[in-house]
Amino acid sequence: MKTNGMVIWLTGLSGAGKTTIAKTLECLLLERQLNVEVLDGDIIRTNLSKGLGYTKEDRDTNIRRVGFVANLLSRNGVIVIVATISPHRLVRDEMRAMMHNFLEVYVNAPFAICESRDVKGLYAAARMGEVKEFTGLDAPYEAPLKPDITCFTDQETVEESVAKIMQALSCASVWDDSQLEPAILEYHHDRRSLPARQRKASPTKDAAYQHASLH
Ligand SMILES: Nc1ncnc2c1ncn2[C@@H]1O[C@H](COP(=O)(O)OS(=O)(=O)O)[C@@H](OP(=O)(O)O)[C@H]1O
Ligand SMILES: Nc1ncnc2c1ncn2[C@@H]1O[C@H](COP(=O)(O)OP(=O)(O)O)[C@@H](O)[C@H]1O
Repeated sequence: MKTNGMVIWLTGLSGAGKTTIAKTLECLLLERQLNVEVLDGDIIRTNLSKGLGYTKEDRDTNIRRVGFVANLLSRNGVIVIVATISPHRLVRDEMRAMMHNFLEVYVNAPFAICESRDVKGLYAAARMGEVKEFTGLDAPYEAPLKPDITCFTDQETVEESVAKIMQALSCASVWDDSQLEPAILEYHHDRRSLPARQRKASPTKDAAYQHASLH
């Protein structure tokens, strides 16, 4: 299906849920035969950004590289899902400024929750001093001030978090909505009782849409 390209930029602490949301969202979009690519921090760092570390300078270089690729893909009609910590506000804002269609998604979970998840054992290693400059511990994370969407992953299911993003994409007409299955909007808590057409007809009532700054 032909789509308007865009960049969905997931930012948040390690373990906040970026990869989980990115992969789930990717599956939903692929099922609908949309052009989609995921640029995940862990994978990017094994090839495109191989050799970079976690100093402020290296992280910013990493993010600018990811942004460069995301921009190339999105301007050719691909829906790009970026999943990187991207801890620095100024660089995220720089990315927004250079993209045509950009949606900043704050994958928000408190540090303590991320540490308790410790998906890769990095928090424990960082506490023991084996991993240096760990985000949220001895390296900063600057939370977005006005994200387009916030996913509170300590309070929402993965499906609820992903549905917020799907709703914003739908409202932004990233695809031809006539081909969109109403069922994918059913997770959206506030408007669950409305038929899909009605939801589309009154997008300004949608919190995700109100925050969306797609242009
Ligand atoms: N010091 C330190 N701080 C944070 N994260 C670390 C660190 N060392 C390794 N890792 C692993 O690297 C992943 C983050 O890479 P990113 O490219 O997303 O980071 S950044 O945006 O450049 O800050 C991150 O992946 P996620 O846990 O998926 O976020 C970690 O697995
Ligand atoms: N709403 C949610 N969205 C995303 N992940 C969630 C959510 N609720 C719980 N989780 C869990 O949090 C963990 C997040 O890990 P991961 O996606 O690897 O984080 P990150 O990529 O940000 O490091 C997973 O175990 C996932 O199942």
